[in-house]
Amino acid sequence: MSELKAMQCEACRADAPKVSDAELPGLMRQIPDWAPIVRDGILQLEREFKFKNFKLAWAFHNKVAELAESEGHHPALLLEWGKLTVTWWSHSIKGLHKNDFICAAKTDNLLNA
Ligand SMILES: C[C@H](O)[C@H](O)[C@H]1CNC2=NC(N)=NC(=O)C2=N1
Repeated sequence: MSELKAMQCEACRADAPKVSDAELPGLMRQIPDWAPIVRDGILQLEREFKFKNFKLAWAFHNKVAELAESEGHHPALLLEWGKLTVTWWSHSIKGLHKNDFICAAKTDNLLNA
């Protein structure tokens, strides 16, 4: 499988396929710092990023927001002092699509940008 971070999100329609139980472990191995969580009955990917202060967390928040706009896929972002919590899922299918794994991998990559 090609690297998630090198892939591009595709338009995610209501009839797009959710990631299957069989695909999940292989995809999770590529984003080991992310946790699969269930919130409001919806499977999501979540990671907390820690920073030394608010301004650094805020700057990373803005980078993730730029990524979201360029991919046309949007996360929940919780900005706090020294911390940004990023949560990816696909609203249209109320679950996880390949797009969410691509965006999680690209979010990780922003740390080195
Ligand atoms: C029309 C537009 O492409 C859609 O509403 C996109 C926008 N961003 C999105 N982001 C996420 N996370 N899930 C979606 O289903 C979604 N849909």
